[in-house]
Amino acid sequence: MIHVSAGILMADGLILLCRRLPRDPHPLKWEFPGGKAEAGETPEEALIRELTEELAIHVTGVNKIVSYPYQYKHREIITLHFFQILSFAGRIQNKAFQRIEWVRPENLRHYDLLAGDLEFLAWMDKHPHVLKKESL
Ligand SMILES: Nc1nc2c([nH]c(=O)n2[C@H]2C[C@H](O)[C@@H](COP(=O)(O)OP(=O)(O)OP(=O)(O)O)O2)c(=O)[nH]1
Repeated sequence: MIHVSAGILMADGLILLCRRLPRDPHPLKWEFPGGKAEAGETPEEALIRELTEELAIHVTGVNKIVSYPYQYKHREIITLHFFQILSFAGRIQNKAFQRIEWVRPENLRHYDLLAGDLEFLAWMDKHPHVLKKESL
């Protein structure tokens, strides 16, 4: 089973979105920072490693939000795990993306997000108080 962790970073009420590189799978799609867990890693450990690789920050506090399975066409089924990042050390730097952008939550739907993230947006609409707005 493939586990993928995605991190929700909020600052001043905005959420960080990241755009995949043109040469990556799902080129130029927007996503939350994160990625696949390696063998022996928990989803939380994978999240911490990926955010160091992608954004040069060291995550020190997370809150698990929701997990669900998703399957891209002709690909193995994955389990997506969404976490809110509550605290981190360092300054966010783009190490892995075409670009990154801080987005108002109500505008997330206007970005060309990975298909696997659309259920998360729907879930957040139904659970509007789950994200801690001024956590960072
Ligand atoms: N990082 C991230 N991945 C997501 C999100 N939503 C979503 O469906 N995914 C999927 C896309 C990919 O299938 C997988 C993340 O894989 P990855 O970024 O570690 O690796 P990749 O697809 O670039 O490379 P590969 O190993 O498939 O060749 O999870 C998201 O919000 N963030």
